[in-house]
Amino acid sequence: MTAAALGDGRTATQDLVRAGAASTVGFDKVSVAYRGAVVLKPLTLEVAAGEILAMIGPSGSGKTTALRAVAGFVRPVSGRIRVGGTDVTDLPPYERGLAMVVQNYALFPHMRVADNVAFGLRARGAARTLIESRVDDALGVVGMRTFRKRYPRELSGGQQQRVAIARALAVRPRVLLLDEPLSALDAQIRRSMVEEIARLHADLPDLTILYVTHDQSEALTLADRIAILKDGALCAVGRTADLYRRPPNRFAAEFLGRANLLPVVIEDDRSVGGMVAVRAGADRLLVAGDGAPAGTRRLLCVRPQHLTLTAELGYSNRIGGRLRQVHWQGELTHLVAEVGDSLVRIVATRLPALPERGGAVDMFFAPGDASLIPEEAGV
Ligand SMILES: Nc1ncnc2c1ncn2[C@@H]1O[C@H](COP(=O)(O)OP(=O)(O)OP(=O)(O)O)[C@@H](O)[C@H]1O
Repeated sequence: MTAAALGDGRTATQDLVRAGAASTVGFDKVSVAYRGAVVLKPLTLEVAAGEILAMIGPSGSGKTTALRAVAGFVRPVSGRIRVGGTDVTDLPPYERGLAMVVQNYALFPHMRVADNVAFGLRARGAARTLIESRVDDALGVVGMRTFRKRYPRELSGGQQQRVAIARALAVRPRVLLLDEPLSALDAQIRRSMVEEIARLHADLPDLTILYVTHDQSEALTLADRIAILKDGALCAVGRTADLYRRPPNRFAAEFLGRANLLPVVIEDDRSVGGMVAVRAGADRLLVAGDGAPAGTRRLLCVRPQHLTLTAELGYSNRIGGRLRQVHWQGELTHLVAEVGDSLVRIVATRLPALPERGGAVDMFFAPGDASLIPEEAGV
């Protein structure tokens, strides 16, 4: 989808970058209610200029509502929304400098691709030559120049969604709002579109993108930062890798990837290089401390793929268990072990030999691959 990859040179892309000055988006205690029922509790969140922030969360958690509040399609009952430092709460959608792409393309079926992309510019009364060059640029960025004369029904789902993105880019938005843009596509096309959106972001580094999805792998692949919503409230926010490696609470740990959560007690809170000693049953482990004193109960969070069955260099923590399940799947082996009252999942890429079910098993992990989270459920 890059302009360069299409042999278009870099002009179209660079032009789009120049056009849209990077904009921040700020939610300042934004709350939304429908008929008196609060569906978005006061949300405070800053989206940096040029970043992709993914909003994820279960169905009904308020993701779309938050996006619609930024777009101006729903009015908050309280709080303010800023775009590029300007308070836009009282502005109509078309004056906010944003564009939105939703899951079902929403292309006009009776218009050719080029007319669909030109639509927003025509509505704004842009001059014909400007419209032509903008349409050409936007179609170039999504790799759809050669399809300009087609009708939407003559395009695949993925192509239609590229046109929808081109239409959004043609108005040179300061911020692009994407609401489940890929969820109507089948799995294979979705994967290639995720790569294309990543490339689009690399081509347009000044474009701020708010990306709503319920698909955590899309969020992990694309987002600079992730915000997790639960029951209309922000449950966690952070840089993608940090949130994955050190989820702040149980919900974040379980929603973003699979996590093993083992009850432990902090045994020695004297930190050595940021590490403290915890006890999990009979095993003593070193993990990154969270400032809690000795005697505090915590959940140890370690991802299945961070556990190995062989003591490798750096994998200095060992937990003993009993193997309950072994599922060999070619490149990966999925194993489940019983540790005290908990079940621990392991995803192994290399195994010297397939272990026997029912046997004792030692699992190893690096101290830096585990984190401590509070014991209570949810936020
Ligand atoms: N127009 C509306 N009128 C009344 N209630 C609404 C309206 N739109 C959404 N809601 C309710 O607000 C809550 C949040 O909905 P929202 O669409 O923001 O959730 P979501 O996290 O985007 O969910 P999904 O992943 O299913 O799209 C839900 O309980 C939903 O039923």
